[in-house]
This record gives sequence, C-alpha cells and structure tokens, in this order.
Amino acid sequence: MRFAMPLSRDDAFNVARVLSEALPYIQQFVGKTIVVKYGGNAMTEEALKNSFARDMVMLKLIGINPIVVHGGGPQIGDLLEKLKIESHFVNGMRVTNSEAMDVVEMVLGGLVNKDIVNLINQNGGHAMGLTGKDGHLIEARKLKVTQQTPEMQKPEIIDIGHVGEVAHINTSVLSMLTESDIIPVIAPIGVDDKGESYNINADLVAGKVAEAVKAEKLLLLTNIEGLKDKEGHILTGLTTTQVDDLIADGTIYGGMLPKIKCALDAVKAGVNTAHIIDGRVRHCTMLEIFTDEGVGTLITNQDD
Ligand SMILES: Nc1ncnc2c1ncn2[C@@H]1O[C@H](COP(=O)(O)OP(=O)(O)O)[C@@H](O)[C@H]1O
Ligand SMILES: CC(=O)N[C@@H](CCC(=O)OP(=O)(O)O)C(=O)O
Repeated sequence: MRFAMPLSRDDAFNVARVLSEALPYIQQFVGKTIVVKYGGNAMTEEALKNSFARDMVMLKLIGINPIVVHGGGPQIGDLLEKLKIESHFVNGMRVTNSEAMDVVEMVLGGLVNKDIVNLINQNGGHAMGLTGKDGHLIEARKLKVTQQTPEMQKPEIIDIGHVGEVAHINTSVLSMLTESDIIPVIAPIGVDDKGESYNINADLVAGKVAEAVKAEKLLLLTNIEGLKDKEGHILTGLTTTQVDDLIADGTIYGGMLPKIKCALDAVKAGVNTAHIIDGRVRHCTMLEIFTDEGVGTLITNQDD
C-alpha cells in the first residue's frame, strides 16, 4: 500500500534544500547561546507570536540555547490607561511611580511572561518564566536620568521613580536552565539589595544578559525593518565606529538609541554579533540565524 504525498515533488525538494542549506549554520551555532529580545510591539498578532514560539522550540531541539527576554511596553500602557494611572516617557524610559510599578510587575511578570511561556509549551517546548527576582537573577540600581529643557541653564538629574539599570546578572540560575531542556523567559524587572523592585527597559536587560552568559548572538526584535540611513535604506554589517558616527550625525534617535547602544555594548563586551530585526516578519529569528541574507541590521565588533 502507498500513501499520497502531501507535498508535490518540487515542494518536497525545496523543503529538503532549505534544511540542507541551514546545515553550516547549525554546525556553527550548536551548543551556543542566543539571547532574543522579544518586544511588545512584535507581540500583537497571534500568528506572529506562534511563529516566534515555534522558532524558540526549534532552536532548542537543534541544540542551540535560546534565552528570551521580553518587553511589553504597549501592554503596560493599555492597563495603566484602563486604571487611569498617568504614564509618560523621559529619554525612552517610562516614569514609574509606586502605583505604576505594581502594574508593570503584574503585566510583565504575570500576563506577558506567562503568555510567552504558555505559547512555547503549547508548541512542544519546555519554557520557564522568571523575573529578575527569581534566583536573584537581575540585581538592579536606580537609574539616574539627566534632562535639560530650554529654560534650564545646565542639565539636571531628575527622579523618574522605580526605573532601574542592571547592576549585575546572576547567571547561575540561567546555566541550570540552559543545561537542561528548559528555555528561560525573562521579564525585565530587577531588584536591589533592599528588596526594592525596578522597571528596566527590556533592551538593556537583553544586552546585559547576553554579555553575562557570553552569548554568541543578541537578536533584538523590533517594529521596523532595521537600522535605516537618512534616505531610508536598511544598513547592515555595521562596525562600532560606523554606528558611533550615525549617532553623532543624528541618523539614529529616539527608541533606536538605547537599542543600538545596548547592541554596541554587547559586541564590545564579547558577544559575537548583535542583530536588530523586524519582529513583524514571521519566523524572523530563523531567517536571521539560518540564511545568508538575514532580515535586519548586523552589528559586529570588527573595526578593521
Ligand atoms: N536610524 C533609525 N532607523 C530605524 N529606526 C529608527 C532610527 N532612528 C530612530 N528610529 C526609531 O526607533 C524605533 C524603534 O524603537 P522602539 O519603538 O523603542 O522599539 P521597541 O518598542 O521594539 O523597543 C523605530 O520604530 C523608529 O521610529
Ligand atoms: C523603564 C521602561 O521604560 N521600561 C519598559 C519595560 C518594558 C519594555 O521595555 O517593553 P518594550 O520592549 O515592548 O518597549 C516599560 O515600562 O515600557
């Protein structure tokens, strides 16, 4: 007895070809760790969320260790609005009073984190959710922010509440998980030595986690095709010196600034490559890791 083939011969050949072309990349990255920052803006559609979860499960099965750090800015904004708690941003950071901090912790550590964990598990993986409090993963300190308005003579340090930066990443809990079949999913909430909670920009946490675990790659998923020049062309293969020049001439601004800065810090600290990629493209992480073309902006630390 014979069963009908679900794919035509050409389609089946293409599947085999694509898998075969991925072989050198699989050989290069097996056993390595890849940190993936999954931003709130890339989490809007169910199909996208599902393709992201499948990619994480596939990486782990192949023998690559993904560590997910997620954002959730739009989701926090929605709940703050429903609860009528005022929220605004300074230098790309959400001003976070005690009331807003409770909401940040509920949304990031609860809803968003468990949604991603659940999706990965539904797709056959084993994910475990953590905030920076679990296993004392993210030691934080209060972020000092300076601001200068036209009325001010010189920049002043302003208080933006429970907003933190990473003081230290305790990798022991992550090693335990990555050495097993578990995919860690990290919410960007830190804690200081007095037990105070801090809301930390997810790009910053992803960069510091990548540095601490000596990741092979840092992938930053966002809501744009990549880093663009003034004419709108996607830039890739950038060195740290070229990025410094683009910041100096104003081509890189706003939300892209912390993203680029953490990508640069990560490659300067030894992460091999950082990639800013379009999280609105299905299977963008697989495309970036397993194809020559990739789907975004590559940053390396090779300045020669
Ligand atoms: N040179 C640039 N190339 C691309 N985007 C840029 C650039 N400079 C600033 N941006 C802005 O940065 C945004 C991405 O940052 P952000 O919205 O904070 O991302 P996320 O929410 O994914 O962390 C882009 O949507 C764009 O508006
Ligand atoms: C201090 C600060 O701004 N924290 C962010 C944390 C979430 C985040 O970074 O989410 P995205 O990656 O989706 O933007 C916030 O409150 O929105």
